[in-house]
Amino acid sequence: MNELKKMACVPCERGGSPLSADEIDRLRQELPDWEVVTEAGELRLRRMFTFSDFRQALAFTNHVGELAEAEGHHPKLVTEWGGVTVEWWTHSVGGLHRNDFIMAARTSALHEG
Ligand SMILES: C[C@H](O)[C@H](O)[C@H]1CNC2=NC(N)=NC(=O)C2=N1
Repeated sequence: MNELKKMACVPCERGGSPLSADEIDRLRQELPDWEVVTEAGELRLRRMFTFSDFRQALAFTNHVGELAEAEGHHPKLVTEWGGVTVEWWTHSVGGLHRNDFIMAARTSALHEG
C-alpha cells in the first residue's frame, strides 16, 4: 500500500487515453481522502485540506506549486481562508492518468509532513 507517494510522474503523450473505470477504482484504494468528481465532462481527483489560518493555507499552496513545477504536472488550486482545494487531472488526456494519483498521494504526503 501507499506506493504511489514514492513514484514520479511520467511524460504523458497528448491525446493519450484516460484510465479506465477499473484502473481508477484500483488506484483510488490508496487515496481514501480524495474524491473522484466530474468537472466540464472530465474526471478529476479532488480533496480539500483545512488550515487554521490563511498563512498556512498559502504556504501549503506554494509547496504544492513547487511539487507541480518539479514534476511538470499541475493542479487546480483554490486557496481560501480556512483551506485549499486541490484538483488533479491530466489536460492532455482529458481525464485521469496515473500521474494524477501519484501527485494526489504526494500532495497528501506534503500535508502529513
Ligand atoms: C509541456 C508540459 O509538460 C505539458 O503541457 C504539461 C504541463 N502540466 C500539465 N498538467 C496537467 N495537469 N495536465 C497536463 O496535461 C499537463 N501538461
